[in-house]
Amino acid sequence: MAMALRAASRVLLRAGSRLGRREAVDGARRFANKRVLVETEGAAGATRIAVMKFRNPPVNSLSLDFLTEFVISLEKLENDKSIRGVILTSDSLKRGNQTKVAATEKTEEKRATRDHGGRLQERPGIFSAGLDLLEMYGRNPAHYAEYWKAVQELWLRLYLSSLTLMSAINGASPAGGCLLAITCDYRIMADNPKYTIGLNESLLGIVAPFWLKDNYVNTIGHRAAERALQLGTLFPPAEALKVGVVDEVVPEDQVHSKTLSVMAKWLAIPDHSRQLTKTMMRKATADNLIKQREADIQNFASFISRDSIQKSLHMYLEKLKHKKG
Ligand SMILES: CCCCC/C=C\C/C=C\C=C\CC(=O)SCCNC(=O)CCNC(=O)[C@H](O)C(C)(C)COP(=O)(O)OP(=O)(O)OC[C@H]1O[C@@H](n2cnc3c(N)ncnc32)[C@H](O)[C@@H]1OP(=O)(O)O
Repeated sequence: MAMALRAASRVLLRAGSRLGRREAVDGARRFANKRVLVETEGAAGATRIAVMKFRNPPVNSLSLDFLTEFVISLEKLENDKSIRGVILTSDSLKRGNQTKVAATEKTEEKRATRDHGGRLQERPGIFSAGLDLLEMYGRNPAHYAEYWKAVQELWLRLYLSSLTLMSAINGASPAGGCLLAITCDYRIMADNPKYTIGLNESLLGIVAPFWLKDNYVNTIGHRAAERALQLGTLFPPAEALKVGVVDEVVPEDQVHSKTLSVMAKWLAIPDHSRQLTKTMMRKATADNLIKQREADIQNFASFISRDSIQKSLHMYLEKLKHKKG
């Protein structure tokens, strides 16, 4: 009887919610959009935490679709009163048998790495490659405006989230990838010198928006941010720790377990006092964007539409396409 009930409940859960698939797996629960997988841990009725795994092949770039799904998933977690903490991480794993499809093939599907069965795969070792360059190149101003609004929305939701947010940085994390991390309350990075993190916009010939700059200043201090932003520095783990972009560096296979144990410490603090403190620390920075959101959108759309900026992006994309290794 119990088995039949369990089977029936699995069938019902798998029938899907409005937002995506929902499954029951060994006491843990999960729901998934196409590009974000959310797994919750902990018993029903008790405090639970959620792990949001990015899976937007090939490099977890923040495309418009990804941003939309991310915000929907986050909102769902914010509305679930049993969830108090969320871990952001990449679903990208080291997998064997991958073949990189020829760079001459243009569509998003073809750009991705695939396994021998032809299924799309994440490239390994990438937390997020940041904003999707293809959303900012060769499109029209209306698209740029729509895209930027979605970028702002994600940042505001994360930066002001009442949840305890932690990032388990298991791969490269340039620009918008770093944005995701620095909105969190705590960052733990894998100790792999191939992974770097930072705001490298200046290397692409673009400029980080003021609110992201403010977030960076709040994280690493004014002088360090001034230098790192101008140089577009991407810090390997040890340097990221030294400058304060991340709070801890641990062996790669311990990133998840360490993040869980730090989360447990944070969740021991009463929510109301921690949340009020967080708001006190962050509200002014967020309000600065909220009061000039529309102007910031127009600024972005006209900046990114400039011929000189489009040319810089084109050159950067070509460089990426033709890079070795
Ligand atoms: C004055 C007014 C100011 C107002 C504000 C104005 C402007 C602000 C504007 C923008 C702010 C932007 C912030 C950003 O986030 S910009 C994005 C920055 N990201 C990067 O620089 C990362 C670039 N990527 C990499 O370094 C590597 O790809 C990476 C280390 C992530 C992975 O390396 P790997 O060798 O594994 O993989 P690749 O072969 O390089 O890449 C695979 C495939 O993916 C494409 N790609 C990579 N990154 C992106 C991306 N961010 N968006 C879209 N596509 C990406 C890459 O081109 C490859 O494609 P293909 O060759 O297979 O076709």
